Amino acid sequence: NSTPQMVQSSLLPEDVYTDDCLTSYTHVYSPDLLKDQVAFITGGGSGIGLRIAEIFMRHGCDTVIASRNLDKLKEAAQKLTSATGRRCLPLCIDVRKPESITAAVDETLKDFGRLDILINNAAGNFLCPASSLSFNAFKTVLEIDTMGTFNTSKVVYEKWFKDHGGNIVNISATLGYKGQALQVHAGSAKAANDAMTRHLAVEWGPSGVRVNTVAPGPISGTEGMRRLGEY
Ligand SMILES: CC/C=C\C/C=C\C/C=C\C/C=C\C/C=C\C/C=C\C=C\C(=O)SCCNC(=O)CCNC(=O)[C@H](O)C(C)(C)COP(=O)(O)OP(=O)(O)OC[C@H]1O[C@@H](n2cnc3c(N)ncnc32)[C@H](O)[C@@H]1OP(=O)(O)O
Ligand SMILES: NC(=O)C1=CN([C@@H]2O[C@H](COP(=O)(O)OP(=O)(O)OC[C@H]3O[C@@H](n4cnc5c(N)ncnc54)[C@H](OP(=O)(O)O)[C@@H]3O)[C@@H](O)[C@H]2O)C=CC1
Repeated sequence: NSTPQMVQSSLLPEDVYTDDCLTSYTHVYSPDLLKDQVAFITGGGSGIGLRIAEIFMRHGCDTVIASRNLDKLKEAAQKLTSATGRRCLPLCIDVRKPESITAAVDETLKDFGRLDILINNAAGNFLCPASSLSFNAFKTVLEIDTMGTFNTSKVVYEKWFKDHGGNIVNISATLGYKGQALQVHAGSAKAANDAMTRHLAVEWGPSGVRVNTVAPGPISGTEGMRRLGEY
């Protein structure tokens, strides 16, 4: 009958369930691996995106964390900068609104003068059987996960990567590999993203753009854990 919190205190690493920065960090790669590079991380104010920002910054990278809730982003940016000594710029975007992404990428380039890495991490998800899922609910998740990934990739490519090269990493999921109950919306969206990754890698490779995908293990973020607890 352990609650997630009880499990955490006894067994799990300190970064599970919290959006606090690590109290200590052992570099696996050179601490200068990403020195003075700039990463744009959608959904970087919480969960997996925040942890990616932290690890990048611990390796010398400056970051932009971008999502809808600016207060949350500002708080996260402060924590990240005080833990790592690197710059973190919080910017408000909705990945469903290309004009908000354009404004944020313009702001990034004005502030940092370059952009090296895009992490497409923002996503929306909930557990729901297909028969109860409204048409709008399915569409909403596709719009955030799939169209949001395309929108952000396209803006960053047109504004910077086309002429300078860069790296795009799409955060996926294993949901669609075999089928998973209650997840037709997210599994479909991530499967489309996996195909998008391959198409863009072929089209943009000649411009020096690498496009890859990573699928975290199940329930590795804080919001996913909270929702699993609620279900
Ligand atoms: C969140 C984690 C979910 C699942 C993982 C947890 C447990 C899994 C357990 C078993 C599965 C086993 C393995 C899974 C393996 C891995 C998990 C894989 C992926 C995990 C992915 C994530 O964690 S993604 C990040 C999750 N975080 C968020 O979603 C934060 C952002 N979320 C949101 O903003 C909202 O939740 C949103 C996605 C709904 C978007 O919000 P908004 O644009 O404001 O949209 P709304 O207007 O509120 O809603 C739009 C329509 O959607 C309907 N809706 C909303 N919530 C639900 C719900 N809970 N159930 C059913 N339908 C819902 C809403 O009613 C609207 O439709 P209408 O027809 O009414 O208009
Ligand atoms: N947690 C897990 O177990 C797994 C997660 N993943 C993937 O990892 C990634 C991160 O998930 P996780 O850390 O758990 O989730 P979180 O809920 O912590 O992070 C999702 C982030 O996306 C942002 N976001 C949501 N909608 C939008 C939008 N329309 N525009 C811009 N930003 C948005 C949210 O910020 P805000 O509310 O401020 O907009 C939030 O910071 C996702 O791609 C998810 O699918 C994959 C497999 C397993």
